[in-house]
Amino acid sequence: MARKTVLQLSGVQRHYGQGDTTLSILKGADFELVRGEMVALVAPSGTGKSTLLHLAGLLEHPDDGEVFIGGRPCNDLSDDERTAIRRSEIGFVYQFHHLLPEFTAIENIMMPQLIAGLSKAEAKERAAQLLDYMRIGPRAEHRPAELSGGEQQRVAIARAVANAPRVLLADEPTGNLDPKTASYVFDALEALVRQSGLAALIATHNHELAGRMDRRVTIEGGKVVEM
Ligand SMILES: Nc1ncnc2c1ncn2[C@@H]1O[C@H](COP(=O)(O)OP(=O)(O)OP(=O)(O)O)[C@@H](O)[C@H]1O
Repeated sequence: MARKTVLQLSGVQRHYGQGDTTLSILKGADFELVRGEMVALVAPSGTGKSTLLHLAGLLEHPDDGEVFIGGRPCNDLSDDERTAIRRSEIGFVYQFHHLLPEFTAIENIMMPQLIAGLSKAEAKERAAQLLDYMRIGPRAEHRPAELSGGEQQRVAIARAVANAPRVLLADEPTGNLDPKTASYVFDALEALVRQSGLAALIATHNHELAGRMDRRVTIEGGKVVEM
């Protein structure tokens, strides 16, 4: 597979005002993620992992620097354009699943596809494939409350990739699970990334899972550095 950069952060700065003082979280951070790659983001609490993921996912604007998705600079795009890129090219997984409680597993995975304009039949077929792929096919008609924590996270991962994004951003996706379940969920996530050529940036405090990824980076002095 040709080496293709899907996400790039260049000289990214992010500061938060706190009363009279300014908290500088990112101070010229550079980072690159290529297709097919899984990178662990491992850094102490409060150093800016979520901030970095929000910037990469176009949920926030950097104070300086640029974020490129698929080679396209995104800072100066309109909110509508950023939302369109976020919906079609970026998938998010959080520590808590954030599935819609009143919908079944398969409906939750269909939802982003219906928003993207697919027909109900197409969305359902893809959702069923993803559920099988995540080895939860038999749970398709269950609501989130009827699923275990590991199953809920596998549905959340399936939902995040339903529109075949280029980039998967995950913020502690297994942080809420016991070690055995975390490992099982990670197996499914890894298989999905390897099979689809997706690229993933995964914030985690779990060193065992971080060790299974292609690279590990941390945040030091407001910059992204290899570990
Ligand atoms: N909107 C905001 N306004 C002010 N300060 C903020 C804001 N968002 C984040 N911060 C601060 O920026 C720092 C980095 O936050 P961030 O959530 O990115 O850390 P993190 O590395 O993801 O931490 P954790 O591992 O605990 O989730 C923290 O000190 C936080 O308090």
